[in-house]
Amino acid sequence: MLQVHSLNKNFRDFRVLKDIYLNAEKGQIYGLVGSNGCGKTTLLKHIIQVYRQDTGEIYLDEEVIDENSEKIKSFYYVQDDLFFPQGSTLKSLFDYERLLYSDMSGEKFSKLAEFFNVDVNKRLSTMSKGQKRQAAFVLAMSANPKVLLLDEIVDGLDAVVRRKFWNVLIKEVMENEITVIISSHALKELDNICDKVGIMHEGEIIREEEMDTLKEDIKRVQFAVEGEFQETAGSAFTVVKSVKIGSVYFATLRGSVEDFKRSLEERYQVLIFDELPINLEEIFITELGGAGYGTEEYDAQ
Ligand SMILES: Nc1ncnc2c1ncn2[C@@H]1O[C@H](COP(=O)(O)OP(=O)(O)OP(=O)(O)O)[C@@H](O)[C@H]1O
Repeated sequence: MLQVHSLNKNFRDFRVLKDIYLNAEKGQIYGLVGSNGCGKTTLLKHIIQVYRQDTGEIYLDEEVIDENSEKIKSFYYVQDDLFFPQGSTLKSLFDYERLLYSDMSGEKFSKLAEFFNVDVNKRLSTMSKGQKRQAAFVLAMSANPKVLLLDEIVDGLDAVVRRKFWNVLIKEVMENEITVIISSHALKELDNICDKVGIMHEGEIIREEEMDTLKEDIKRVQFAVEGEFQETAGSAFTVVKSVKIGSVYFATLRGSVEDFKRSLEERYQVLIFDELPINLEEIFITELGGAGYGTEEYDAQ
């Protein structure tokens, strides 16, 4: 299990990470999601030991991880802004990284390069953004890491390649019990992929939860009633947000849908009532809205 325990970091007088706790299990895909500039990349760079925290610890299987740990050699980080040495090709990087990672597999490298149709002898500097990301991913998976940190990895990938990417990732995680932490804004895709989610805002993980538990907590409903609906709170539910489109209301709730429906029926004649599937994007907006993020309305006048 990978754990971050009470981690704090200041860049001069800017408190970028505030008492971070993160827990990711073996064989788990952990989605690290959050507002722009909230500290996701900075947190990943602490886990991989690019940055040193002011206070707090990082553990893998209860062993403290620092830049001298033997276990850090089984961590692999694919960064957001990819950098490759001048003149390098994927093959030359593979030959170099073979010296750093003891489990680097030539067989997996060839198989994945072929699967993603990456030319291993082409200079990386001449590749497109999406091709570079695929090349970086091929290299990362070939290293057979125990902990894989992926920062905005699907950014710039077309829909077909994204699907291939998720496919490989899921199979590799299942087969080799890798712990994956993936920072991304692609919430619709993470929704289908992640076992657990950490929602970050302004340097804090404001919520960490198994995906299934998150989805039990927040609900979406659509309904239509005779007359104008007025928001109300009940003892077993809270209406987080409601909007009216045509004659139908869409509401996000916390708590019991049944109690909300009962409270509607007590006050109105209910014409339509349906519970809708909830997705990570909706949960994200609700949780960050609760933290006061993105709640303001734009007035064009
Ligand atoms: N080396 C640094 N020195 C000072 N401030 C930094 C440094 N690196 C990052 N920051 C600041 O720390 C904050 C967090 O940045 P970070 O890149 O971790 O955010 P992020 O969550 O990955 O954002 P995004 O989703 O926009 O990529 C930002 O305000 C950024 O300006």
